[in-house]
Amino acid sequence: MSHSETDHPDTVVGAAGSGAVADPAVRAELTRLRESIDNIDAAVVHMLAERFKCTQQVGRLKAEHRLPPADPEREARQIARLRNLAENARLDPAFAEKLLNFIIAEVIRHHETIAGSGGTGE
Ligand SMILES: O=C(O)C(=O)C[C@]1(C(=O)O)C=C[C@@H](O)C=C1
Repeated sequence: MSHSETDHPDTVVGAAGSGAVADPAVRAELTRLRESIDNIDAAVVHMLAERFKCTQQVGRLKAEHRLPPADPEREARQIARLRNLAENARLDPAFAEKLLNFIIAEVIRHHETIAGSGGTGE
């Protein structure tokens, strides 16, 4: 796709639906909010990276001791806890549950890979 003048963020023409914001105060507010969103997204990435470092160690431990990759009882406790935290934080508990399940599914996939490689994770 080629870049025309109407694609430029400062362009006034065709603001609706183009992503362009004409009002400087609105643009400043949008930029301020987006900077916070970028910081939060960075924090999420760093927190997830730390979480996966922990779960990789759990995966090695489980593989070494011939434990199953998944622990549904632990997951049920985590989901109940996270739904409660979400409610208190005014976050949709169903979304919190979906997110946790998404992450755990990836962790279990990693655990299976580690177990399949002889428990070393190498
Ligand atoms: O706690 C464990 O046993 C893990 O393997 C970690 C974890 C998780 O990511 O929180 C992943 C898989 C299990 O089913 C439960 C929890």
